[in-house]
Amino acid sequence: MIRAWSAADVRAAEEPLLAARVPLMERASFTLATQVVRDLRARRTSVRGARVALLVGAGNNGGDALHAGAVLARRGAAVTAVLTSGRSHAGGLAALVRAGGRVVDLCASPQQPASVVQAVVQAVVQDVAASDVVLDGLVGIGARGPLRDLPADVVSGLSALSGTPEGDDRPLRAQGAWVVAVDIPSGTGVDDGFVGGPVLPADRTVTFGAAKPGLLLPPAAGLVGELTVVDIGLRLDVEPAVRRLEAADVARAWPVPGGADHKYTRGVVGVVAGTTTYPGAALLTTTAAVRAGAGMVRYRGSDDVGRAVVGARPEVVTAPGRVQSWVVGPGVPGGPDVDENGNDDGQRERGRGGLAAAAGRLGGLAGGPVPAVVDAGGLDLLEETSPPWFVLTPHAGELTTLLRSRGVDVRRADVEAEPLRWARRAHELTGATVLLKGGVTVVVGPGVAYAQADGPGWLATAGAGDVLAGVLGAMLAARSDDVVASPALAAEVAAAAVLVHGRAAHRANPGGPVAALDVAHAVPAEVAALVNSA
Ligand SMILES: NC(=O)C1=CN([C@@H]2O[C@H](COP(=O)(O)OP(=O)(O)OC[C@H]3O[C@@H](n4cnc5c(N)ncnc54)[C@H](O)[C@@H]3O)[C@@H](O)[C@H]2O)[C@@H](O)CC1
Ligand SMILES: Nc1ncnc2c1ncn2[C@@H]1O[C@H](COP(=O)(O)OP(=O)(O)O)[C@@H](O)[C@H]1O
Ligand SMILES: [K+]
Repeated sequence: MIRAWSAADVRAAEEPLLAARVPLMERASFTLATQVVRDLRARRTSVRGARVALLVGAGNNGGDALHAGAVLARRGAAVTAVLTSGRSHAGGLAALVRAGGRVVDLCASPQQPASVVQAVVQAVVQDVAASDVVLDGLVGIGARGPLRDLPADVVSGLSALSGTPEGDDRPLRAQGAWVVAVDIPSGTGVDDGFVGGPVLPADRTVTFGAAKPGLLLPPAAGLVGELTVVDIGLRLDVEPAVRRLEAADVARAWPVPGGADHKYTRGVVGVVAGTTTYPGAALLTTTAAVRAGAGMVRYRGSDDVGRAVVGARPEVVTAPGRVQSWVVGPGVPGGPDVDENGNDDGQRERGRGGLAAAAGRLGGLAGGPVPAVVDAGGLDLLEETSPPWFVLTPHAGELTTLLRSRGVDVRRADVEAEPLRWARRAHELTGATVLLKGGVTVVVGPGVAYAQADGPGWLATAGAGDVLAGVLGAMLAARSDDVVASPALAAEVAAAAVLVHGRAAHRANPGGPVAALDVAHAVPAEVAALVNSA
């Protein structure tokens, strides 16, 4: 698991070590330099003679870059530091100069007219782009807001370099330069991943002490490249702000059936999905639940669609009976669609019944509350509050509608700019666990947040969400009682489902397009690979 702590928590953990004069910056910068050496070698560039550019800001982040530059210069690299502030880290600067590094100070003549400064910036930008490696040490966890002043000018200049192919979001890659962000890509929100101005996208981010939330959260997460967390000896005793499950976490927790298991101990998934207008969602959701290892899948939607489901997947039953998790809503239209068709095959009523049973509001009938996945049209059926064992699975548009229906003035662009903030708001307003789908999927439950980046961009295809709902339904059914008993567990199970779903998409067709049903069919092999690696 990758755990991320806020800037304040990281600073608090640094304090006792700094008070004890532990050389944190030396540790951090030496490991940073070592990583750069490894990257250069992997790119078949020898360290001796390699051109290294350091983008240096006002704080200790620039100090890290300067000290790392000194290590590289001592090993024969041609290092140039570009100073963007009048007060660069003195110790780092002295070390770099001693090691034979070159310094270009953009603030050397503060009285120069802006046009001259801009011309100098342009020339420097060309030089930087011609480097083998660029270290972004403009700002770290001391950053406030989007980049401004010379740091912003330099990064904007690099982003606007001529020769960058249209639509390429990694301007320096086209020039052959490898960008390593020091601690964070400068300009990204350390705690929230917000991106409100220019950022130099990194090929690698070397972060110190612990990951920071912004490195895992969209939209900043897309600018991080490969993430390397360097242990500098910090002790973080508080709960992390954001977590990301890795394959080993899911492999360990997967409920592998034993000799004493039967279909009811493995879990029965009740599905209300699809209508005669959108029958595909029912097939995708039930297939995914079967493929993810449900003990049984009970289709409880309309009779017409049920016949099609059983025709395609004979494992599915349509009779009423015991259910250990509900999946309600895939392919069930929301409010306006129902009026237009005048008919939803009775799915909304059935969905309401399923949710009431899942919430334990049907008295003894349902045999106690069970977890539920509430997707698409099911989101319209929610009551004012829901238990945390309900996992809502909106995409950004559906989350916006959900929030607006509860009086929150928010637009889809706001949700996309700060997904964690708005997913958390929805969790607070509804009480449910909220899984906000996207390239990075964010899950928020009571006191916990996950950010999963497991699937390829190819997964953004119609029906992929229905497959996720089925996989998650099966996983919740397998741990039904535990999920109801421990409020934060639904979020962990949901994050695990996102991981399996995303990895199944990679497996379905590595590097190429995937169809939603292919993802469902790839789930068994993915689960086998995970549990066999545990
Ligand atoms: N405390 C320590 O000893 C350690 C700190 N480390 C490094 O130190 C960094 C934190 O250092 P600092 O606290 O000095 O903070 P920064 O290095 O993030 O620099 C903050 C300074 O940058 C400027 N600045 C802030 N926001 C800006 C913006 N939006 N645009 C342009 N300039 C801006 C301001 O002058 C501010 O004082 C970490 O990210 C890490 O890289 C590491 O060396 C590990 C040990
Ligand atoms: N850019 C992306 N990269 C990876 N996965 C994505 C991306 N965009 C969306 N996804 C995933 O694809 C799925 C789309 O689901 P959804 O929007 O509900 O579509 P549908 O309703 O058609 O099934 C979700 O699991 C989401 O996380
Ligand atoms: K940085």
